[in-house]
Amino acid sequence: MKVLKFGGKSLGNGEPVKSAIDIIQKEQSTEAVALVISARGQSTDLLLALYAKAVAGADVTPDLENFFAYQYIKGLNLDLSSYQTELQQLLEALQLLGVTNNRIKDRVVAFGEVISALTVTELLRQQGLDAVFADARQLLVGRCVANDVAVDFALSKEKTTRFFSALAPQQIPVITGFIASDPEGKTITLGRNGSNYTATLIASFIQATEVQNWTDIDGVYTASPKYVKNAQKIPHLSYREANELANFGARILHAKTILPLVESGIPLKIFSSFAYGREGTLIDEKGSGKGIKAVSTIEDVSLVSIEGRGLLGKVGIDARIFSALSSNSISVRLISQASSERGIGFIVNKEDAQLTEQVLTKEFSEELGHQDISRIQVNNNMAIIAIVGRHNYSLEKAIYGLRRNKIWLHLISNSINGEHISLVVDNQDLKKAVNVVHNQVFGAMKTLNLFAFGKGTVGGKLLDQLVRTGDDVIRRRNLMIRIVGVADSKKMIFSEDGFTHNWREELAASQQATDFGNIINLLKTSGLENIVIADNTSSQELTEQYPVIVNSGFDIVASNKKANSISYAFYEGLRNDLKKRGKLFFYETNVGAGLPLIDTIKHLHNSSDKIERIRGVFSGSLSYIFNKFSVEGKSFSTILTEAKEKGYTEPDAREDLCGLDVARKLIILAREVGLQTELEDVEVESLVPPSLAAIGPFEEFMAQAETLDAYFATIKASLNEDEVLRYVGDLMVAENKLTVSLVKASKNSPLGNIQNADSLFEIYTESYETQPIIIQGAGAGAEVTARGVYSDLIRIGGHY
Ligand SMILES: Nc1ncnc2c1ncn2[C@@H]1O[C@H](COP(=O)(O)OP(=O)(O)O)[C@@H](O)[C@H]1O
Ligand SMILES: N[C@@H](CC(=O)OP(=O)(O)O)C(=O)O
Repeated sequence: MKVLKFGGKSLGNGEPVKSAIDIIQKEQSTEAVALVISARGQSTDLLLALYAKAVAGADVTPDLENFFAYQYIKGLNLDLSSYQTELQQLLEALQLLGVTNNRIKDRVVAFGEVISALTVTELLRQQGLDAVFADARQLLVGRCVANDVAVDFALSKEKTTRFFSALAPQQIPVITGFIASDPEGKTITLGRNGSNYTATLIASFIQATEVQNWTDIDGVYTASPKYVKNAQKIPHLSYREANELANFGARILHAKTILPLVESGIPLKIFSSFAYGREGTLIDEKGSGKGIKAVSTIEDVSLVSIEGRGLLGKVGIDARIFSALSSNSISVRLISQASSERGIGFIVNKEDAQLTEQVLTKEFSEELGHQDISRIQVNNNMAIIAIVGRHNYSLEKAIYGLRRNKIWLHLISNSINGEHISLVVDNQDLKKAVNVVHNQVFGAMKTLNLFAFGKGTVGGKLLDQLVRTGDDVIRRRNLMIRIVGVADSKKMIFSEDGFTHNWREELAASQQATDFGNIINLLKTSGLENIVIADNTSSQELTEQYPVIVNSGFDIVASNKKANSISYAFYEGLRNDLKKRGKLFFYETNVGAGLPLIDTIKHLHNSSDKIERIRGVFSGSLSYIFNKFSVEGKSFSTILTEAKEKGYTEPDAREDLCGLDVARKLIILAREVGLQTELEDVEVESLVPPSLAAIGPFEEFMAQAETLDAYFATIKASLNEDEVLRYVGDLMVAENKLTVSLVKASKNSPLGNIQNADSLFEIYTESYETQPIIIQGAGAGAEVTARGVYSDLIRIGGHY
C-alpha cells in the first residue's frame, strides 16, 4: 500500500480538486492507496483569521459564510450544516470569553482538514470508489511540549494499525492531515504544513511501500521558486539532505516529515498534481550521492540583540539567557556571538518576540539598571537565508553579492563542518537577497535588471540589440540582462518580469509619466537584484542624479558624457560615492564610441606608464566632414547636410561645429589621466564662422550656406597638395594644456589617412614616446555606440 498526501494547493476548487481525484483513481488502479488530506486552498489561513476575529470580539458571520461557501462543491451530496453550526458555536464562545486558547484554536483549524477529507471521500464515492473518511484524531496521539508536539509513536501506531486492519481490501481510507489528539482526547495540530508529517507517520506505522506528496510544484528545488525564478529541480535527495532542507525552512517539507521514514526506509516522492506524469523529486536513503546545494528561507523572524560593556568577560550570561528562554518555551533558531563578548544576537520566531523581550528584561533588570547591559533590542522584520550543503567559498560569495546589492547582513552563523550557513537579512530584502545568494553560490545564471533611460538612436538600438542577442549572452556568458524598465523624457514603463521585443509598443502605449524619484523608489522596493541603470540620453539633469542612483545600490552604464565632463567637484564626488558603495560606472562609449579607448588609457595609467599626450580626431561626425571636404569637390554645406542625413551629427550640427563635444571628450580623457581640469580650461577653435555665430535656429544658419562655404573654401585653398584638414583634439599632460583646433595634416600621416567617420587616437606614453599607440576605427554611429554600452553591461555582469 502506498500513502498519497494531497496538499491544500492541490485541492482548490475547480480544476485542482478534479485533477487530484483523477490522480487518486489512476494510482489506486495499480496498488492500494491510503490518502492523507490537507485543508483545501487557503482554508487554514481563513480559519486562523476567524479565530483571531472571534477572540477580538468581532463579528465573524460574513467570514464564516465565505468559508463554507468555498467548501461547497456543486452537485456533491455532502451536508456540512452540522459542521457550520458547531464551528459557529465555538466562535461565539470565543467571542464571549475573549481569551486565546491553543486547544480551541486547534479545534477551529481542524475543521479545514475534516471538511476537506469528507469532501474527497464523497468525490471518490461519486466515482464509484469505496472511500472511508478517517479522522486522524482517532489515530494519532501526542503531547504539546513548548510550541511543539511530541507524538506517542507506540500508541499512535497501535491505533493506526488497528484501524487499517479493520478495512476491507478495496476500501480507501481518507485521513485528515495535520490534526491529532492529546492524551485527554483534545484536538492538537502538528504545526503549519503538518500534513506531510501525518503522511509519513501513517506510512511508517503501516509499512507502506512509498509516500507520494502531491503538491503544486514538481519537486524540491534549489531555492523556493516563489523567489528564485532560475532555481533548479533536485531529482534525488537523501533523507539527511531533505531533512536539513526541511529544518531550514524549505516550506515544501514540514520539518519533521523525513524522520518517520528514516528507520523504515520508505521512499518519499514529490509530485505536482498539476502535471501528472512529470518526474518529481525522490527522497530515499541513498540520495544521489552527489551531495546537495540549496538555499532555503525562513520569513518573519525576530532578531534579539543584547549589548553592553558589562558583558565583557562575564561568565554565565549565555546560560542565563537561554535558561530564561527555555523556561518560557521560547526556542532559539540561530545564535551569533562576537568573540569580544560585548554582545550576543539570536533569532526567535516573531510570535515569541514580545515575550522574549519581557523575559530578558526581567532576567537582566539589575544589569540594565547598572548600565552593564545598555540595551535589549528586538527587531521584528527579519528573515533567514540558509545555504545548505557543502560548497567552496559560499560565505564569501554570498557576502560579496549581498554587499554589491546594498543588502545589510545582520547576523551570520556558520556551522563547524561548513555544511550550513545562515544569513539574517531584513525581510523586505529577502527576495533580492535569496536570488543573489542562490546565484552566487551556484554560479548559476546571473541576472542584471536593467532600467534604461533614453530610447533614441543609441538607447533604442541598445534595447533592440539586447532583445535580439539576449539568448546568446545567456548561453555564452551565463548572464541574463532583463529590461525591467524604459523611460524617455516623457513616459516610462516598468515590469519586474521584463520587456522583450515589444518594449517600444509598450512604451508608446504607457500612461505613466517619467518621474525619476518614482523610478528609484520602484526599483528599490521591487526586490530585484543586480540593478543597472543605462543612461543613453544627453540630459545633464539625469547625470546630476547619478549619486542618488549609486547610493541606492545600483550600477550605471552611460553613453551620456555629461557626468564626466561637468564640474570636477561633481566628478570627484561621484567617484567617492562609487567607492563607498562598491558600485560600478562604465562609460567606454563617452569617447570614440565602441573603440576600446578609455579602458586602454585606464590600464596604461594604472600600470604607471606615464601618459604624456593624447592627440587625435575625437569626433566621428567632424572626421566624416573633413575627410570628405578635404578631397572631394563638394561644398562644405553639402557635406554637412550629407553627414546630418547619415545621422552622424547632432540634430543641430552646430553643436559639433562649435567644438564643445570634442572639448568634453578631451576633459574626460584628461580626468582619466589624473588632471583636475574644467571645460573652460580647453582652448577651442570653433568651426562656426564668426560672422554666423549669432544666428538663431539651425535652418536659418543653413540658409547662410554661401557664407559658410566661402569661409571653408578659403581655408581649403591654403592647403598644400599633400595636406588635408583635420579637426584635432590635443591633450598635453605635462603642460596641462587642452586644445581643439582645425589643423593641416600630411596625407601620409596616420591622422591624414583616416576614412569615413573614423576616429583616431594617438597615445604617447613614457614607453611609447615617439611611436604612439594608435587606436582607430568607426568613432560614431548608433550601432557601434550601443554595442559599446552593451559590452559595458556585460562587464558589469562579470562583477556579479
Ligand atoms: N526548495 C523548494 N522547492 C520547492 N518548493 C518550495 C521550496 N521552498 C519553498 N517551496 C514552496 O513550497 C510550496 C509547496 O508547499 P506547500 O505550500 O506546503 O504546499 P501544499 O499546500 O501542497 O502542502 C511551493 O508552492 C513552493 O512555493
Ligand atoms: N492545512 C495545514 C496543514 C498542511 O499541511 O497544509 P498543506 O499540506 O497545504 O501545506 C496548513 O495549512 O498548515
